[in-house]
Parts: sequence; structure tokens; C-alpha cells
Amino acid sequence: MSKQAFQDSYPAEFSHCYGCGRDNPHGLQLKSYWHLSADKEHTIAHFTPKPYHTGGVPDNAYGGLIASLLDCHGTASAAAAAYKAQGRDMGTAPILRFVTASLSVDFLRPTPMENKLTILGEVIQLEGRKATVKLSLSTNDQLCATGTMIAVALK
Ligand SMILES: CCCCCCCCCCCCCCCC(=O)SCCNC(=O)CCNC(=O)[C@H](O)C(C)(C)COP(=O)(O)OP(=O)(O)OC[C@H]1O[C@@H](n2cnc3c(N)ncnc32)[C@H](O)[C@@H]1OP(=O)(O)O
Repeated sequence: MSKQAFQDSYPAEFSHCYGCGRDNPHGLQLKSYWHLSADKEHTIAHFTPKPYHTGGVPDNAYGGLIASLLDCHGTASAAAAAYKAQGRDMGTAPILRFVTASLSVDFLRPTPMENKLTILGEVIQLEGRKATVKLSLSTNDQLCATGTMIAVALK
């Protein structure tokens, strides 16, 4: 299985996203991959917050950062699952790209700043142009946030 990040297969015109665009030097440049565990096929990404990603107090990450990480990992996971369902490698034509139609986030506990964050995704439904993605963000084995996304493939 390819170890290329999903986002690195996006065409150049789709590579400017603040959350995951490889051509956005001011962005988060999130990278997502397949992650095979014993029981399920997930997608995974990691991100280590910088001190300026803090929320109200320096120890904790800003909620908007958490939502951004789930957002970009979710749409990338939807695209990867759609390519896989069609038996195609990511990035092959015709290009499949998803945007966020809805995203709900539950912030379960404050997210500490000093550690690497793990973002997991699971595409639980793929129907027509619509993907439903379950998301989570954890650190030090502590679940900090969960999310549900509806992503829609661009026409
Ligand atoms: C800024 C855009 C740039 C685009 C080019 C770049 C793209 C590649 C760059 C990748 C970089 C990463 C991106 C990071 C993730 C973002 O941050 S994306 C930016 C934030 N999101 C947006 O700006 C999206 C704005 N919304 C829209 O453009 C349109 O509403 C949508 C989502 C494309 C849907 O419109 P549409 O194509 O007319 O589709 P529509 O027929 O209404 O709906 C299709 C299906 O989705 C369902 N659906 C639509 N909306 C919803 C909803 N809110 N809740 C539930 N279901 C819904 C419909 O019910 C329908 O379902 P079925 O009837 O087929 O079962």
C-alpha cells in the first residue's frame, strides 16, 4: 500500500488549503494515511501543536485548530475511501475531491499542547457523492475530541 500522504496526491490547484495544502507555507500541512489495525481500516494523521496554537490558556490547544485537523483529515479520508471503492489509486483521473458539507465536533476534554496529536478517521458510509466520516483526536491515549463529518464530492 502506498505510503504517499493522501494530500500529496492532490493536483496543484487543490494544494493551497490552510489545513492541509502542501503549497501553503502558513498552513498546518496535515498529512493523512491509511492505517491498518487488527480489526478495522482507519485513516491516520499526526500533528504536534506549536505554542501559538494555544486556546485560552497556554497549556491547551485552540478548539478551532482541533476542528481544522478533523476537517482536513475527514475530507482526505473521504477521498481516499472513494478512490479505493472504485479500485483506483489516489490522484488518478478523473480527480475525486471532497468538501465539507457538515462537521460536528464534541470537545471531550482539554487537549494538551506539548504532545503529538493522533487523528483517526473511519468512513462509515459512502453513498453517491456523499461520505459520512467518524473522526477522533487523541493524545497520550486520551480521547480529547470526536467528530462526525458529511463530505460531498465535487461535481
Ligand atoms: C471552498 C470550496 C473549494 C472547492 C475546491 C477545492 C476542493 C479540494 C480542496 C481540498 C482541500 C481540503 C478541504 C478541507 C475541507 C474544507 O474546509 S472544504 C471548505 C468548506 N466547505 C465548503 O465550502 C462547502 C460549501 N458547500 C458547497 O459547496 C455545497 O453545499 C456542497 C457541499 C458541495 C453540496 O452542494 P451540491 O454539490 O449542490 O450537492 P447537493 O446535491 O446539494 O448534495 C449532495 C448530497 O449531499 C447531501 N448534503 C449536502 N449538504 C449537506 C449537509 N450540510 N448535511 C448533510 N448532507 C448534505 C445532500 O443531501 C445530497 O445527498 P443525497 O441526496 O445525494 O443523498
